[in-house]
Amino acid sequence: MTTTLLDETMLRDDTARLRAAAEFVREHDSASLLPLLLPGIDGPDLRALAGHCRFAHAGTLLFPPDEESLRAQLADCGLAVDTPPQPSVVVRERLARRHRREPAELDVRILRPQVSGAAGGERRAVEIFALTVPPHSDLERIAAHERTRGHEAHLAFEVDHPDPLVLRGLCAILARHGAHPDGGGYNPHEDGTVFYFTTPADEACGYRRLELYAHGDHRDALAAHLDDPGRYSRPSARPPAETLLHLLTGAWSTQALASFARLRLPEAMDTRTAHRAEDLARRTGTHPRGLATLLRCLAMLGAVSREEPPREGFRLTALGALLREDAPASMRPLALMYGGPFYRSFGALDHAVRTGRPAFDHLFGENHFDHFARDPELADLFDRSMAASSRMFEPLPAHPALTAAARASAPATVVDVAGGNGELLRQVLTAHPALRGVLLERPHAVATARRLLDAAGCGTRCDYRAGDFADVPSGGDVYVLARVLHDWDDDRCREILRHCARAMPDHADLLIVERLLPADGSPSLATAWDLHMLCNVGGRERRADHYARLLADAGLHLHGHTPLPLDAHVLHARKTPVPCPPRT
Ligand SMILES: C[S@@+](CC[C@H](N)C(=O)[O-])C[C@H]1O[C@@H](n2cnc3c(N)ncnc32)[C@H](O)[C@@H]1O
Repeated sequence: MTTTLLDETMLRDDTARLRAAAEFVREHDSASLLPLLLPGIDGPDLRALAGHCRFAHAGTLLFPPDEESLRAQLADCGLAVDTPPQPSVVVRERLARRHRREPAELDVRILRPQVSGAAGGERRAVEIFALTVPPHSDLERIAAHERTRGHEAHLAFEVDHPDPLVLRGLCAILARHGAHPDGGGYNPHEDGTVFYFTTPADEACGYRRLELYAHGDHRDALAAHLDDPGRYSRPSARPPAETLLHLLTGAWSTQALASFARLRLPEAMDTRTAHRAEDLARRTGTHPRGLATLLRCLAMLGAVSREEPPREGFRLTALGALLREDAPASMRPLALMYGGPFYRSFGALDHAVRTGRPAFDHLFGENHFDHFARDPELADLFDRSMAASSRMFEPLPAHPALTAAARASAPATVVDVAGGNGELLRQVLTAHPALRGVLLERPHAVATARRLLDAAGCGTRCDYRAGDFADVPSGGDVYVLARVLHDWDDDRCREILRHCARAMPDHADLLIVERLLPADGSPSLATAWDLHMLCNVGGRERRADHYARLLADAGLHLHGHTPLPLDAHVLHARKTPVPCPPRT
């Protein structure tokens, strides 16, 4: 079987992930972990969880090409297994559902090499789910997706004496501290039941999923845990009328969160102390009963948690804290945007569906870019709301097109077309001191980007062009179009891509950041954004093959795409149909 350099790199990355998981298990115990996963938990809730749940393992999903490679990875990390691998049921089915495959096509095995705690006493394990991915098989796509998302990385706690009452009580405590049910299942091979949660974990923790593992068949408790439909996930087991009620009240959730942000309540609260609604009302100039009603609803949404006596009141959760203005990558601007101008235009969605033209333009009398550009406060809010999801750019500096440009002997230039507030260029230039940047934007946005790049110390390596897509500067080495094409219809996209193609030297790369509509209709945030684009912007989300056709019309070739955080992808295009040899 032939393996490529890329296969070997992936294998090394998987081994590094396995080693990190083993170290994590060695260094932590229940008492130190629970407050990391559930910030702010203490007192009786912490004692109840720590008393019933023992930290058992950190879980990770690996993609060895065969059994021999898996054995070598384990040996590399000093891990040994003394029991044969068991077939996985739960993770195999989760993967099958996520990737629309038949479970039988996915050979997922579970191994649990033991690891001793740092204090030497407690025996814990690393739980390895191994999906065999032979080189060049079509499972490589699944592996690439899962490696980026890390959906299956989790921390597991074993429930010592599980009974229905204990399990329901533990699930309730976890929910009270911001943990959301996220699947689970019964594995008859092991006679064990797992309950998965996503938690508001501290960044420092590195894990966001928690698993409660109970020996035995606890499918009754599991049924209650699983009955929780996400807005964009598949229909739940609830009766249809109940599901529909949940969906129809979605706009109330948007407004509850937006109102929370507009009234600056997150800034008035903190994640460690509970506030009584009356005290908070006095401090924020709100009505005590009105505020208590809002907070109870926000507790259901997970933005605050409701504390029982003696600390009665409401505490900000990690999710709610993202709405504070000073939070890193604050999502407050998005709350104001989705609960403000875009909320109003969604009220006129019928117009967009009837005519195919944006409801926003119909309501406000002009295109959203022009509308925001005329109002400095709205323009600033728009820039900040784009920055709220700039976490999707984090892996970009490591893209091979950028690392190759950074290694080139002559200084290379990255041209960010419609680069917004300059955040993407900031991340790229900070990671690669050898690169120069050019940012093309409309005049008001150039000023904002200049401030951001100057403040980051990259200003001296950056040029700015205030202009239009027709002014894409020539002579760059890597061109970037991030979240631009989805704003426009196909004809305008072809035009923009032709401007880029004209400016690009033959050796140049084009990186396009967008959300991709799934080819198979599986649930995705891109599908919701597609509707947002229709209603508010006049653009659309597209599938990868749709982008390939638009690129081809402009004389460019799509070379592939890789996933980014927040459901985004980076598409890589060039003028030549086959990759050029690296620049020297
Ligand atoms: C959705 S934002 C994306 C910004 C940035 N690339 C990012 O990902 O954060 C689209 C950008 O296109 C810019 N834009 C709109 N029309 C343009 C035009 N005719 N020429 C150049 N830029 C334009 C807007 O100012 C806006 O910043």
